Amino acid sequence: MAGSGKTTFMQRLNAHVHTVKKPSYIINLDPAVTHLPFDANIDIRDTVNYKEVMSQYKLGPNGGILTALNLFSTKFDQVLNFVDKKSSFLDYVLLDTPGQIEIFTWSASGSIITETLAASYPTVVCYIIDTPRSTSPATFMSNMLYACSILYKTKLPFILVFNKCDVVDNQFAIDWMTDFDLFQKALENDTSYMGTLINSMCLVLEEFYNHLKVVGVSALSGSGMTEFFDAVNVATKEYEE
Ligand SMILES: Nc1nc2c(ncn2[C@@H]2O[C@H](COP(=O)(O)OP(=O)(O)OP(=O)(O)O)[C@@H](O)[C@H]2O)c(=O)[nH]1
Repeated sequence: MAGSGKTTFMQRLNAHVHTVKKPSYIINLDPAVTHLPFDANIDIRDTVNYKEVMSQYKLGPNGGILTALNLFSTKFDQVLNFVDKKSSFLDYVLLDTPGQIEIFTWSASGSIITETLAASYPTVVCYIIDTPRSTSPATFMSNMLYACSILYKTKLPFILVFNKCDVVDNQFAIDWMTDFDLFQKALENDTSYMGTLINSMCLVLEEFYNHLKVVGVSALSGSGMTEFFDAVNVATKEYEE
């Protein structure tokens, strides 16, 4: 979700793969980003100017991002050609998505891009969560439902990345995901209709939790990166199977 730290996490991944000398390729899919704190090998902004798209098609910012991505996805085979040429030298291809993630996950372009990649390479979805902003059961559950919808849409191995663990540790989230009673206890103070709804939903999500890998990281301090790459290895095996 917006502000969860996707770009900072990408920056951290980039720093990590350089440190451990794992050759990687970086693709930026956010046409509206103003500052990229890492060098992208392929940048959507070199192909489409989203402000021009907005004025040409008389769109607002979200429509501009959506259309820019749609235009870019028509050329995604060329992106794949670049990746194919380098693939024997690469350990990872890292893709950063637009801040408005729903534009990516619910658009044709998002499906085209993920399916094209997943048809050729082990592809893993990392869903970045703002841990300090998910400490209330309602925001936690919104995040889980969102993640659940992306998992079932992409049907790809999935890692829940609890970011900003330098501020709040993600143990509370692991407890809530593994112990239904603990989550219910946290919900006790919420007597609104929302509380009742969330209560029934957490039972439904049990099956979803079973399909996830969960890691706690700090994109800022770099903690949790080894665990993250371990989870990527497990997810890669899952993809192959
Ligand atoms: N304390 C802390 N702050 C972080 C961490 N990761 C990111 N931030 C901060 O969170 C804010 C948002 O980070 P971004 O990387 O821009 O988030 P984003 O998800 O890419 O944002 P959008 O693309 O605008 O949705 C920035 O102020 C970051 O410095 C972290 O691990 N710890």
